[in-house]
Amino acid sequence: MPPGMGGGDAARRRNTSGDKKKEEVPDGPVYTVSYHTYTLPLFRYTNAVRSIVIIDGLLTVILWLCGGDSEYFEKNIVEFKFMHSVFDLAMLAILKTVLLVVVSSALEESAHKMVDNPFEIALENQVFWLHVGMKLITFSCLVASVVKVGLVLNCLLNVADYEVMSATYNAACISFVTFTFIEFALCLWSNRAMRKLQLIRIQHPFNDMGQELDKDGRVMKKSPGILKVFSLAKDEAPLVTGGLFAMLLSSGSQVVAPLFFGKVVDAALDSMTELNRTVLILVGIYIVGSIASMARAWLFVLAGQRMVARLRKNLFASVIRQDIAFFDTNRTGELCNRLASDTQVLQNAVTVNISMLSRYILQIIGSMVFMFILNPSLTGILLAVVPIVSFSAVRYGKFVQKQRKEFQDRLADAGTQAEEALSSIRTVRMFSGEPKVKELYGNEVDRSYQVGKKLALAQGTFDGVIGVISQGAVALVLWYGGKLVHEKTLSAGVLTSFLLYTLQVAIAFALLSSLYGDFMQAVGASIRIFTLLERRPGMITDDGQILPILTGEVEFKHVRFTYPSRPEAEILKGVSFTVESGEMVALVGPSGGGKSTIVSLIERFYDPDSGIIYLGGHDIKSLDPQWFRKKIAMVSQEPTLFAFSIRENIAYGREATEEEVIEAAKQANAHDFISQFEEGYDTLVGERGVRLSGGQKQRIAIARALIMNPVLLLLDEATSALDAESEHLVKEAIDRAMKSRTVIVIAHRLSTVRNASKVLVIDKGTIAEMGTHDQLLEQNGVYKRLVLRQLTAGTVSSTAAPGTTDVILDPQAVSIQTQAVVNGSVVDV
Ligand SMILES: Nc1ncnc2c1ncn2[C@@H]1O[C@H](COP(=O)(O)OP(=O)(O)OP(=O)(O)O)[C@@H](O)[C@H]1O
Repeated sequence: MPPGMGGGDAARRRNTSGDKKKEEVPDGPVYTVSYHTYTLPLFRYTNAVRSIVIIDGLLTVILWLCGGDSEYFEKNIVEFKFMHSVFDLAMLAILKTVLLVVVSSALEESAHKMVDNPFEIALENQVFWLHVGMKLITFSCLVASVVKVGLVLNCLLNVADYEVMSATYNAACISFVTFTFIEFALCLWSNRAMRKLQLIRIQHPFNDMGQELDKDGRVMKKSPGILKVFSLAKDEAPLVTGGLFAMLLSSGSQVVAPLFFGKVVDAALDSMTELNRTVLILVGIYIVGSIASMARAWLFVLAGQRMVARLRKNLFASVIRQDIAFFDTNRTGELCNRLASDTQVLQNAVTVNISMLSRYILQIIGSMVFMFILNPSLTGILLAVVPIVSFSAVRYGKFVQKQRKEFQDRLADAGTQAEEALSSIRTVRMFSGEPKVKELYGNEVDRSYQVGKKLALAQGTFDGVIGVISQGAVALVLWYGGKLVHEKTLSAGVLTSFLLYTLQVAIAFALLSSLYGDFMQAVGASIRIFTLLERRPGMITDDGQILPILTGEVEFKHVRFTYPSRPEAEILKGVSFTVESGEMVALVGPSGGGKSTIVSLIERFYDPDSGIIYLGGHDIKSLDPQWFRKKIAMVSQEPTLFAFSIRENIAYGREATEEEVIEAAKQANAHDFISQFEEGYDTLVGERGVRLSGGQKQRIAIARALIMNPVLLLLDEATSALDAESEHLVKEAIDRAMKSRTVIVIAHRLSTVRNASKVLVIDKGTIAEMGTHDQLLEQNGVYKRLVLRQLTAGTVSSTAAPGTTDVILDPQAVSIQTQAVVNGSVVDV
């Protein structure tokens, strides 16, 4: 996991010693401990503060809610009286809870950052003000509550006609003062507590892949909890807090509305003035509720959009920094899927779903409280039904969730198939592969449809069962309530309110159960996302020396290498060679011998298993990879261009002026054809450069390499024949590019090997022969056989110098002849 990730419970940092240590496990695999991070104990100061303050907030609100009678909201809110209501304390408790939770979390995070950045003044100031903030919040709440309780006490003792508050209100006053006192005392202790906390971070070892290891060095199997998912939205805390406030208000209005609905019914039976008054209050509640709902939806959706935008950027950054070996084993389509759909699932979970969850829970609790106040016996009947609804909802929810996950997986498979077919559309078309890819994609879609069918049935059954149970509850309440109205022990208005509450609770329950599935889906998506986010590339990409000068000599010293994706086959078996500065060295050899692998190792796409590679006398592992890659350039047989303009493609490796771009294009024999395009250097080349010819693409790739002014040029000579004119222009450009720099070329042409200072024959992962073209011909070995095979294959280059025969050294040619012609003379094989 990268430093600083995880926050809160996982304030982490890399072990500054940075040492790699092999841990031997007697009966299991050996893992390399790459770095350590820290986590915090569960029982700690900040968690204590958070728990106490949440209990305090909940208790005050519950005591306030329990103290009302049927005139509850009118007396408490509409006609609020300081000495007779604790509505103010309840609101203060909510505000205090939110503030202290946010401030204490921020304090803990900043205090931990201070350990890693001990000299950062801004951080120190931030921590100071957060300490002050905690003390100020609790102190002002303490003052406010003591004043209130003091005044109430004074009334109780000295005012004769003071109407005593209900017992629960008194309890709310006492509990609020006591808790606030404890919280204030705790906050006074915050400085010492933070210092202690900084010392007791627990060390955890991690391996190269970002997996946590246990004390025996084994990978610990962990799935991210829902809390870790929410930690993704940490930066959106202000927006989410605002949204939660708006949600409290909108849920509150939804909870009290049915009460006034009932009152309207009763008022209609009473008098017109009463009816007008009650309807007005109801309209007021609806207006406040609607505005709050609007704010809630806006804030939550905004927070979600912000989070997902950041998450996508972080995830892409994490994927793009992985080593090339990672891309050998992970399919592009799958990675794109993570970026697009998994992040979307998480966006909903941490914002919209959490808003819905808290809304429904509040709605259920609030409605239940009001129902209890309205009629305890009717509520009792409903409470008996609730466990049945919850049980069935959870059971069915799990089943539906399983089906949904399988459906998502099948859909992702289909997406991968489509992506692969579309990205290789030319190959598909060339081999008339349309029916084949259609069938493959169709099969995947069919598989997802089969799961989709089951999902539809499961979802339908789920909705039906929940519907039957909740509507059954409504019918039961209607029957029993009707009986009470008939017996004149209940008013029609109260029954109306009660029925509306029952419906509200039933609907909230049904929707709540569907949320369970969404959260489980989010946990699944988050496992995949966190694995990617926390995956540390084997190669550290922002580490290493940057030197004032780097020369182009290359040395391989006993290099052995195996591709991580094919651990059973060693590809390079102890390769050693040197290339002097300014030399042109040709790599030749049979197909699969390891030529491209050598080039990939120089580019540091992979690190050797053993041995050292030097560039300019420095181990390339000691150089900053970003910097050193700018010092070398590669022109491959089939260069990939980006779907940008020609100018942007040429200047891809570095910022360049218009003149530099044109100069590079001229050097690469590309300026003339570019100028002939209507839009010149602004011409868009299409996906992977499809709008250009092979020769044009190669020349732009050469210009792209030249603009970097590399000390080392790596070339993979084209084997495919271009037309004569184009090939001549490419060859001329390459020859110019080779001048005055070190060049390593995977050679396919006789003319190239003839001009090379040294030819390395790579066969089966070793250097079979080494020397100049003439020396190697005399050796009568692999090289000579290779050359002669080629001559008989008869691929004669159109760019051969007059009087000579240039050939393409195709290592795949199979016919072996005993005699062949080299420059007009017959040579024995
Ligand atoms: N990314 C990879 N993952 C696993 N194995 C690989 C990978 N790339 C190449 N190989 C294997 O490594 C061996 C050497 O391949 P390499 O491409 O270096 O040969 P080459 O000499 O350049 O061949 P050619 O002349 O055909 O390009 C081959 O057996 C090949 O299958």
